[in-house]
Amino acid sequence: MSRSQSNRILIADDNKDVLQAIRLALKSEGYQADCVQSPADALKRIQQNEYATAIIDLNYHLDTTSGQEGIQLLEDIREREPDLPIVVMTAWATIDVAVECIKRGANDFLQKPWDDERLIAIVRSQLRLNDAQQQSHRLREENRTLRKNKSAGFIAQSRAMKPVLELVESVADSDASILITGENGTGKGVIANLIHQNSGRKESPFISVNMGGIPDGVFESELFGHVKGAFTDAKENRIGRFELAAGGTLFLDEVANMPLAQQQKLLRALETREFERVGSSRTQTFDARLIVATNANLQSEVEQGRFRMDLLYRLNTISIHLPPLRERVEDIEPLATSFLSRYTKKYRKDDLKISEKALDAMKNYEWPGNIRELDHSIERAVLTTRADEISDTALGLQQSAASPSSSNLDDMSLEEVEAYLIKRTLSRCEGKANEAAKELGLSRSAFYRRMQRYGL
Ligand SMILES: Nc1ncnc2c1ncn2[C@@H]1O[C@H](COP(=O)(O)OP(=O)(O)OP(=O)(O)O)[C@@H](O)[C@H]1O
Repeated sequence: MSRSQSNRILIADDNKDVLQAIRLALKSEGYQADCVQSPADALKRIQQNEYATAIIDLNYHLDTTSGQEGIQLLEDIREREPDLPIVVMTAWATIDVAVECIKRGANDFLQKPWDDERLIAIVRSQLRLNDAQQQSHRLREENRTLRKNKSAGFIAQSRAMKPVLELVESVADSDASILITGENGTGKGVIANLIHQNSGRKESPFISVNMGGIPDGVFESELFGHVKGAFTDAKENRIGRFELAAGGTLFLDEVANMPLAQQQKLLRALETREFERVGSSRTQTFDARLIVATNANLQSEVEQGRFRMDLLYRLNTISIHLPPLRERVEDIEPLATSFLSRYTKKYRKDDLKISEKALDAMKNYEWPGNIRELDHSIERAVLTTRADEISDTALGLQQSAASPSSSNLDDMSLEEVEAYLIKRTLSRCEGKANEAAKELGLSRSAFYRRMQRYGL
């Protein structure tokens, strides 16, 4: 549960009567109060629960009035929970103490004896402020996370896509986990999004994570979040993808590329539907629809000991396979037209057309990088064409479709040769990036970086 949804308030004071009185005042307003009598207990509770606000006294022993214990507690709470609203109270309120507390991170100040109305007003305004803060924090994270939706409309007119669309329609509104398979660039991300948009969760976030590129060291923090101070670089609290996806859909792309140790951690969270931010002992419930995608054959990955069978069973309640673009030839022209219209607008080349010859070349091409490759090839052609028609050569397909002849190779730049080799290897490995990387002697992440660079 996020803080903004919590109505739980922590009160710390050594005096039982004070605790009881505040508890009752808050209860009458619908808040649940947890009372503690010492700073140590306050910190313990904060580790265990999600509070909306903490109201803390400054002095915890009858013979002290310096406020030092309270100020220390204030700092200790701030250290652990940078965003938690903290209201400080004391009977010895002076302007100096109040200023000191605010400087050290208190959000407001309440003087004893207090007036219930003022107490409630302070709590309400802190909650409102905190809600707004959390909301903007969440939005920032979401914006960072959501992939840029470049799609100029979803296109699937071919016969090969018909069963896919029917399946999407029939399963979208269930909560079942879905496994989407298909070569790179066939639109697995687009289909995952389409399922989300057609589900009851569409008003909540669609959060996408590329599981192929997460280094081991940050895996848990990326997925489950972390609390400030959990490790050296954890300068702030971080909301993980599991938490961001609350109420919505979590899309895990390239699941076959996760190392076994990461698979184990993911499986645990999916089985229990519970997780904790790194450095926190507070357990949160995972409430998202799960969609995963891969270009590998997970069954054979399991047989070769590279993918956990129990994880596969957890993920593949329903499987959807996306055919490669070369088996969806009827989709090539509408896709090309839609990309053309996007890029002619973007680069202000309104009258540009695609020549018949270029269309034929596209229909006869293998498209190892599928729709993504088509997209990039049209963008490149729009940018480089000076005439009013895109020619077949402007698409840059020849050197990647067939083997370049040696004279051809002489004319190519190092980058072009690299792109060619990557495409050819991908095509030979039926789009399986893992295998292609191995064949070329590249690490998984180095291979992905190059695929990205060449728009594959
Ligand atoms: N049916 C479609 N209509 C229009 N555009 C599409 C369609 N399918 C895919 N695209 C476009 O093709 C590109 C690749 O799609 P997407 O990223 O979903 O593929 P993918 O299979 O998830 O790729 P990868 O395996 O590399 O993650 C995107 O720019 C997407 O907008």
